[in-house]
This record gives sequence, structure tokens and C-alpha cells, in this order.
Amino acid sequence: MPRLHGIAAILRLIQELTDSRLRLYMLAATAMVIIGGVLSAITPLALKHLVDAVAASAQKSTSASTSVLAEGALYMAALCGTRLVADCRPLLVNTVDQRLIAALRRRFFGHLLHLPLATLLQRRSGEVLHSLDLASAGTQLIVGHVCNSVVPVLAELGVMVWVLGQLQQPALVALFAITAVAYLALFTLGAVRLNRHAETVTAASLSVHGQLADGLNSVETLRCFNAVAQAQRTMETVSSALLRRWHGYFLTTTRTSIAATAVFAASLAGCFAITSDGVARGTLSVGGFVLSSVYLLQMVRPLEALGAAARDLSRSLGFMQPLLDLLREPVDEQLPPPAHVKEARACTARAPSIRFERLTFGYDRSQPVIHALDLDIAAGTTTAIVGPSGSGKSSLIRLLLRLYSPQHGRILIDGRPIATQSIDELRSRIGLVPQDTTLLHASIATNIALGLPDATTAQIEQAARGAQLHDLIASMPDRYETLIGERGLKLSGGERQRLAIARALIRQPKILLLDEPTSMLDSSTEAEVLDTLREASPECTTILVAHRLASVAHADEIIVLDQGRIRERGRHRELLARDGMYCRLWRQQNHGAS
Ligand SMILES: Nc1ncnc2c1ncn2[C@@H]1O[C@H](COP(=O)(O)OP(=O)(O)OP(=O)(O)O)[C@@H](O)[C@H]1O
Repeated sequence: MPRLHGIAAILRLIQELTDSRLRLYMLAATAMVIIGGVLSAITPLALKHLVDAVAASAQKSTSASTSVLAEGALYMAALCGTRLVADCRPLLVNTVDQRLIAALRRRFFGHLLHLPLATLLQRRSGEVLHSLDLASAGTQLIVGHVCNSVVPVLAELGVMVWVLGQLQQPALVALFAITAVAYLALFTLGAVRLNRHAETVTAASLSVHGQLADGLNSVETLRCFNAVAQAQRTMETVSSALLRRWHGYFLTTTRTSIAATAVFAASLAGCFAITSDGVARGTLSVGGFVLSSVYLLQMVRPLEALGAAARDLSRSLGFMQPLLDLLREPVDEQLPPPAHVKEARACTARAPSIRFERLTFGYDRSQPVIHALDLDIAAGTTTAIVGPSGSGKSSLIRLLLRLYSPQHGRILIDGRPIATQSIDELRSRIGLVPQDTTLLHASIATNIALGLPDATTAQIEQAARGAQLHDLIASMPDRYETLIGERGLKLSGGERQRLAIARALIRQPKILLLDEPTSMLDSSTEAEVLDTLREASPECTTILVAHRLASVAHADEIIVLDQGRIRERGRHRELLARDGMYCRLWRQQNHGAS
């Protein structure tokens, strides 16, 4: 059987996504589907009565009797009713599946935004996005089959069993029962095999989409490094693998269908033998003979529909697995309720002190990149963190933002451990200028006011001026409404960095985290931006990570970090006088001496 826990997980998810309105649509769709199934099963019975009435009327050699007309009218009503229900059913069924997919998309997106970074970094973005596409296709298959196959077919089969009982032909009933069991056994077996194939198809399909997204995100790099052909070859390999997986899937489908045809042929032969014998013995009317044949054909169709449903449901199970896996991943703390936000605003009145206490952290627990670090930062001061690449500078900033949690020790702001504060409260006090700025495919104004939907034009402009960006924006045809392209690729590196600075300034933060904030600026812009940041700093507690030591000389304290440990600390002049690691780095940068 396709894995039962997978089915249970999907059912739980659907239940979770279903609101009262969707439930109403589902109810209406199910009612319509059952009516359609019953009508469809009654139609051959109406035909039997019509054929018997016509035969009786022919024996009496009279013109069409009232009973023929009445049976004809009933037959027409059943037939047209079936068609009418079939015409209207898609409206309800499609509404149900689109609403379900929309709810799934909302749930998935919300979940992604709250997943820990460590979880997200393990996956390729193309694969993550494709898992939603696959799950949407899976949902459509499930809803489509439940509404169009499983429920109507079960209703139809129920009515058929009742009608067959009325014919009082035990051999015929036994034949139908055997046929049904043979079909169901066959399709269940097929579904198990197909589920395995669907999982391999899903894995290969994720790989193709991961590759596509990687290629798209690095077009410029691929061209610069003459790696386009290499990327194409990789795509060729993963595409071929996907084709092979699909081929295996279709082969299994075809084998199951051929076996089903063999069962069908045997049943049809049996049915003819039993019914013609019944007519010859006079135990079955001509109408009964027609009804049995029509029923066999009609029973095969729903049984095959059930088979197709089993096949597609097992496929959708495979399709939905990656999304279910992602939804199972535990999320970071959720945003707090509005009352908490008010508390957060109240807390932002002044610059706080920050304390790192016996902090130990590693992305991999067994390989710490920060070792039992103690650091006190007084309120309203600027602390610079310098040191070789990979020494753990940015990691400290990530820990302060609670993007990761330390394995030992804690961080306190104004004496309160950040682990006890809500993430929203914490981050609402922080302005960050990261090493790599990520911009949205939106206007410059939207990018500056990210996370502040109520920011005014004047506030946006003031922040842009602070980041030395206003004149550039003013020269653009659409000014602050200029679209800056996906990931901000229409801006230069320095312009992106200045936009990041504006983004931090507009929040009027009480803690300013600057991770190489001027690394891409020319020296005159750097000086201006540093002045602006310095002007903002009396109201902030600032942590400045920098490689260029000239930009940290003014700091109240400079921390020299080496392999996750504090090597030296002090003011610029003190550190130069000490003639240690800082002094060596300073000399390297200023005189090229070692
Ligand atoms: N997401 C991550 N997963 C695993 N290891 C990481 C991750 N980010 C950083 N590291 C590793 O942690 C160590 C410290 O990295 P960190 O970014 O803090 O250094 P840094 O001092 O800021 O370096 P740089 O000056 O080059 O920016 C490095 O060895 C790095 O390879």
C-alpha cells in the first residue's frame, strides 16, 4: 500500500487548510457528485424498463403505450440529469481544488518565512519552490479523483449492487463481485509500484528545478567563467534522469492497464455465458440481458476510474512528500501578538547595553566558530570587530539577530537574555547593514521602507539622504518609484550598499549592526556615509564589523577576533601601541608592510 502515514499526513494537512467556506464548497461538491453517481447508475435500470416495455408493447402489436412513454421519459430524465450534473460538477470541484491550493500556498509561504536559516540553507531554492508546484499538482489530483472518481463511483457501485440483487441472478452477482475484487487487487498492486516510481520521479524533478534556478541565479557568473556549456551538460544529465524515471512510471502504468484488459475480457465472456443461458432458460428477460451487459461495461468504467484514482493518488502522495517534509520542519519562534509589538516599541526609547556571556557557537555543533566569548558593550557606544576572514565576526551579528542560537552562553540586551524576548521585539530595535544586501524586485521606496509599510515619503527621503543616495534617486526618471530588478541587479554594488544603509536608518534603530557597511563604496562616499552613521550613533549602540581598519579608528572599543576568540581589545591608539595583531593588520593595510 502507498505509505499510510503519508496518506494520514495529507488528510491532516487538508483538514488544517479547510475553513468553513471551503467546507461548504466541499459539501456541495460531494452532494453533487453523489447525485451524479446515483443518476448514472439508475440510467441503465431505466433503460431496462424501457426495453421491457417496448418488448411487451411489440408482443401486443399495439402502438406505443403509455408505459413505454412513461419509461422513455424516465430514461431521458435520468440520462439528461446525469449529463447536467456532469456539466455543473467542474464548477464546484475546481473551486474546491483552487481554494485548497491557495490555502496550501499561504501555509507553505508562511512556514518558509519562519524556518530556521540552517534548515533553508540545506536546500536549493529551485527545489523548495518546485515542491509547492508538485504539491499543487498532487492536490489537484486528489480533489479531482475524490470528486470525479472515488465518491461517484462508490455511489454508482452501491446502486448497481442493489439493482443486481433485484435481478435474482446469483451467478451474475458472483461474477461481478469477482471482477470487482480482481480489479481492486490489480490496481492496489499497481498503486504500490507506482508510488515508488512517483517518489523517484519527484526526486529527479526537484533536481531539474534546482538546477534551473541555480543556472538562472548565476547567469552572469556562468558567462564570465565560460561555464555555460558545463551548466547545460549538467542540465542534460538531470533532464535525462527525469525522463528515465517517467519512462519507468509509464511502463508500470501500461502493464497494469494490460492486466486490467485481461480481467475485463474474462468477465465479459463470463457475463455473456451466464446471461444468454438465463435468457434461454427463461429466467432472464431480454431487458435483463441488456442490463447485465450494460452494467458490466458500466461497472468496468468506474472500477477502472477507481484504478486510475489509486494510481494518481499514489502519484500525488509522492508529489506531496517534499512539501510535507518541509512542513514538518520546526519553525523559529512565530511573530508575537500585537500587544507584544507595543511592548517592543516602548522598549526602543534609548540605546541599550549588550553583553555576550560565555558564548559558544558552531553551525555544526562539533565545530565551534565562537569559543566561550565574553564581551560587554556599553549603551550608546560604538564597538568595532575586526579580524581575519572566517574569524566569526558576522556570526556574532547573526547570533545577536537570533538567526541562530548559541550552543552555550547567552546574549543579554539591557540585562535581558535575548532568548526570552520575542524575535519581533528584538529585531524591531535593530538596524542592520549586511555584507550582502538582498533587494526585492520592487520600487526603491518599497525597498528602503522594507518592513515599515506606514513609512512616509518624507521618512524615506530622509533615510536616502542619510545614505548619500537621494541625489542618485532624484536623477532617475521614476525617482523613488524606480523598479530595481530582481535582487537589485539594476544597481551597482555601492548603490545597493547605500540602499541597505538607508533601510537601516529609516528604522531609527537603537542597535546598529554594520557588517562591512562601506566595503563597496569609494573613499569619498565612504567618508560621508561613515559621518552619517556616526551622527546616528549617539542614539544607538553600534557594532561595526570591518576589514578596512581606517573605518574603525574612531570606535570606542575595537575587538580583534581570531578563530572565534578575542585576541586584543582597546582603542585604536592603545592597540597600535601594543604592537600586536591589530598593529600588524594596520601596517599591512597602510604601508603594505608585513
Ligand atoms: N551558514 C553557515 N554554515 C556553516 N558554516 C558557516 C556558515 N556561515 C559561516 N560559516 C563558517 O563559520 C566561520 C565564521 O564565519 P563568519 O562569517 O562569522 O566569519 P567572518 O569573520 O565574518 O568572515 P569574513 O570577514 O570573511 O566575512 C567560517 O569558518 C565560515 O566558513
